[in-house]
Amino acid sequence: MHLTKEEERTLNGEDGETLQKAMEILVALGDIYGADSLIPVKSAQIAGVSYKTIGDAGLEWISDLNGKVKVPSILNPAGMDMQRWKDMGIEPDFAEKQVEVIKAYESLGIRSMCTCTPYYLEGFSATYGDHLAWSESSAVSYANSVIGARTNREGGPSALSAALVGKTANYGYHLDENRVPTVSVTVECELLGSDYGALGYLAGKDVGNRVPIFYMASTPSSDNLKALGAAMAASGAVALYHVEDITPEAQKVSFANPEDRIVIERSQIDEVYEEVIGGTDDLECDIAAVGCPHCSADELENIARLLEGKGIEKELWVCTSREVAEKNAELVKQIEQSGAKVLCDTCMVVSPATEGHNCMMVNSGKALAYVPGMCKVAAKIGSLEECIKKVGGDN
Ligand SMILES: C[C@@](O)(CCOP(=O)(O)O)CC(=O)O
Ligand code: SF4
Repeated sequence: MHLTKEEERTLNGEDGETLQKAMEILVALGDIYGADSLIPVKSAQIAGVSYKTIGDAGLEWISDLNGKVKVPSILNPAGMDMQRWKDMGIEPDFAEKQVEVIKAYESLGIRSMCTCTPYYLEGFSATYGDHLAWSESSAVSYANSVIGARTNREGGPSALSAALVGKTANYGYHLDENRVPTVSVTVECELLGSDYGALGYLAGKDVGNRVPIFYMASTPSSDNLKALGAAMAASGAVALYHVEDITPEAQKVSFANPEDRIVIERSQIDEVYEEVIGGTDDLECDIAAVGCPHCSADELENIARLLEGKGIEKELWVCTSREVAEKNAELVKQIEQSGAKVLCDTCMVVSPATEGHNCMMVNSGKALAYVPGMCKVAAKIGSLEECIKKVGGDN
């Protein structure tokens, strides 16, 4: 890979040990994947924040770094709401470690907002063609597919390295040739709300790590696309997809119809709603959680409308970013009047607080795929209305 004189200097350690380590990671990735050079990135989103997922080894690695990031950088969800962790039943020992993790990232100049939907936040908006170094898989999918920006599915360390250097290696989804669809997915039935997550859960398994182009009868909203992409990145490894006539790249570039074809029928989507993943069919859901990926303002509005005049008897979590919650304080208040909890900085998957429940109802195909393995709680997908009903909100 070609490096400029300045980059060589960093690699030789002349800008300090942290930047040298970061450059080594970027160069190693570039060499493995055949990158020609490093390219500047507009922003970085760094996974590996929840103390539940990174543990002491991760905390130690971050704490050993010195220096400041060169581009706007933001964090993935942590293991708890940084303000309301006691309400979540988080142990003080865990909270202490989680605070240490956030402080270590902050000292590198990273904004301590913890979210998988950075694209809703001021200073993190991305536009068509921007090069980014994002790591949370649903954020990567949204950036590439819904926005038409360009990012690989970075790991925590490589996103952090890109943030410190301000650049990433030019390979993978940064290049036109890797953005061409290689498999088509035809969905002729009408889809609504959580159907997009269920579809993504199914399609991801077949698509694997290819780039699909969808031919759909329905017209998805950006929230529907967020759910579809998140689920495909979880049940498969899809980092970029197109939807004919809908997503920006499919509108600008005339892609040929790929030879490999998948057709998904309504009956297959219906079957996803029947399954209890990681448990037996008779398990009763004792918690419902929505906001995977983190809720948009529109989603909060919809939830508030559905909860109006209702009382939640079991647990209902609504996960979002702190900035979106603060900007929509009235909606948050309305949602919480029902007994539901609006939790920021965290989610049902990366927080230890959901462990111990029997079964979680979710409206997300991604949460359906991850909750059983990462929380040891069975999961079932339902519409938003069903999630609310399941926890007593039908009174
Ligand atoms: C499951 C996921 O959304 C959250 C866990 O991420 P982290 O490594 O704890 O930041 C990660 C991902 O899908 O990229
Ligand atoms: S809410 Fe979902 S998409 Fe966001 S970090 Fe948690 S698991 Fe990932």
